[in-house]
Amino acid sequence: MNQALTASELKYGYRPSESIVEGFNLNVSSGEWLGIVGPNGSGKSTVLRMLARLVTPQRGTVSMSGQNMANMNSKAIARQMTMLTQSQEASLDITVRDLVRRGRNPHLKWYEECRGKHEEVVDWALQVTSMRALQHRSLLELSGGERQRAWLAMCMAQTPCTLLLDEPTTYLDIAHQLELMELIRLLNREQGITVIMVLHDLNQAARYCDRIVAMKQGSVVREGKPSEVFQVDFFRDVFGIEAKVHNDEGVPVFLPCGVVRPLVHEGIT
Ligand SMILES: Nc1ncnc2c1ncn2[C@@H]1O[C@H](COP(=O)(O)OP(=O)(O)OP(=O)(O)O)[C@@H](O)[C@H]1O
Repeated sequence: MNQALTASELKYGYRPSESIVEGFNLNVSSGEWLGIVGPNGSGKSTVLRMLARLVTPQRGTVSMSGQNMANMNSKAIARQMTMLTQSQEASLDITVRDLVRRGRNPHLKWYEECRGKHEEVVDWALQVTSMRALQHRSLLELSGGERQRAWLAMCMAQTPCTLLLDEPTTYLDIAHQLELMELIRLLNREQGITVIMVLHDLNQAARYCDRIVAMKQGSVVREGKPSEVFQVDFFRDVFGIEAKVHNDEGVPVFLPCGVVRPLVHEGIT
């Protein structure tokens, strides 16, 4: 299978002497759905930002379809890759359709307007995300779940090969979480979009992802199919919790039972 994205030996720190991510390697195949999991502060979002070239690795390289992203211009990257985060700009007073049109910018020349075939792509993006009925509403008039779908529609209008998502379901209720996950599954399975998603809900990760990469303190500590990764010792070693793991028709389902050692704030015991 073709490699959609390859990261080798990534390093990043926000301050000169620190290393938040160190020796990070990743290969993602075209059409794969990869989940990145790990405790708070383990570097998941930092990795995602390096994959999207929102921050530049201090060491190592990220390649997209075999091309070093450091040598690509931003528009070329945006034609192939897009990122949805947990809380997009909430105070934007524009219609859903105008937001989705922005997704066409990487495909337009500086003098071109979003018309003709570009408007057809906008229609398609609204259709596939079930946002047609809301296209003339302002973003300010949408619920959290609808707004997240509107941003996803904008991402789709970019017609990306790869979709990066950073905890996209954080502020959604359980029904809207599942709705978004099902929609992403549809885009992954039917449009062949490669999905790389950071998520905290490990049961959802187990249910939807083809492969899991688990991070701890800036490095990959486990990697494999959900059923290979989500085992009792994983929850103990990576999250410091005792858990029971059940098998639901091949999908691991975990039940947290307690912390191995109490999580205390630094200096407080
Ligand atoms: N802009 C920043 N400036 C300084 N330090 C940062 C910045 N962003 C993140 N950090 C630090 O880098 C570390 C890793 O953060 P990151 O957001 O990548 O972790 P994460 O695994 O995504 O965490 P979470 O699960 O809590 O979202 C944390 O200790 C965090 O405090």
